Amino acid sequence: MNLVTQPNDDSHSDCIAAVHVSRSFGKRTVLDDISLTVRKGEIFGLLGPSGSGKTTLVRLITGLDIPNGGTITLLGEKMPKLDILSRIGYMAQSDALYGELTAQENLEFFSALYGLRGTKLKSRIKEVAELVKLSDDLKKPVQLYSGGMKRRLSLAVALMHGPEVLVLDEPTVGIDPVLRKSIWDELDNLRRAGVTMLVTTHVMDEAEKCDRLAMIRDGKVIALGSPEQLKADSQASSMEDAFIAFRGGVA
Ligand SMILES: Nc1ncnc2c1ncn2[C@@H]1O[C@H](COP(=O)(O)OP(=O)(O)OP(=O)(O)O)[C@@H](O)[C@H]1O
Repeated sequence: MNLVTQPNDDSHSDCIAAVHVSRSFGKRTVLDDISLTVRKGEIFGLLGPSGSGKTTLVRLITGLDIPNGGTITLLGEKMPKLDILSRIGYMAQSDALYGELTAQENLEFFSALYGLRGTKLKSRIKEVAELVKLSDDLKKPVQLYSGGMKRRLSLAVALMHGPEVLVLDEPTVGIDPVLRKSIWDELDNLRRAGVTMLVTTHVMDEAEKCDRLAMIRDGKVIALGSPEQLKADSQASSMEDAFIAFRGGVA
């Protein structure tokens, strides 16, 4: 199954780079001198408690907001840049779906924005619905979907145009452990297909599944590395202990 449009240019091993990024709202500094890179083909996690600044950073990376300081580069282009949107898939924290439309109609509606139509659209819906295991529920109105099904449909919407980079803001929030596992299995499949992913989470066992991650606290990166590195560096046996050791758990 061809899940992803092949990149035009293979030269960027860094898909996303944030360099000295800061963002304030009024007098409140929400992101304070954030620097990190996401490499091509990896799942990179942003791990931090509620309010630590994850969504704010994701919005800057996708070009929905502009930093007060520093720069964001995505696929070699300085953000914000409208052209790049066709190469990324963004799944926001709350599902932006039309409840009165069926899942299929939602997929058709959002895909039209990317110019997908006709037989290409039909085959793409089939592929993506299989991937998120919604093939049997495509004709149901979304208002009859469970929370987990809506999350999976939002993931399907983000995947329709075969993005090279996926930015997923808490893709499993409010989802039971069984569905959570199946979404992570899907993310694994996408990684195998060559998709680069940036995933926010505050769940420690999800952080373990990332290739590398940044621990964020109060708008600052307090640690960055692979789960194994971070545990070794903090002499912790779990991600939770590592997070606490890096002062992530201390106010
Ligand atoms: N447009 C805005 N105006 C003012 N404050 C904002 C704005 N956007 C975000 N904030 C504040 O920035 C802080 C970080 O919010 P953000 O949503 O980035 O956190 P988060 O780590 O994604 O949290 P969660 O896990 O709960 O989604 C919060 O205190 C929030 O109230």
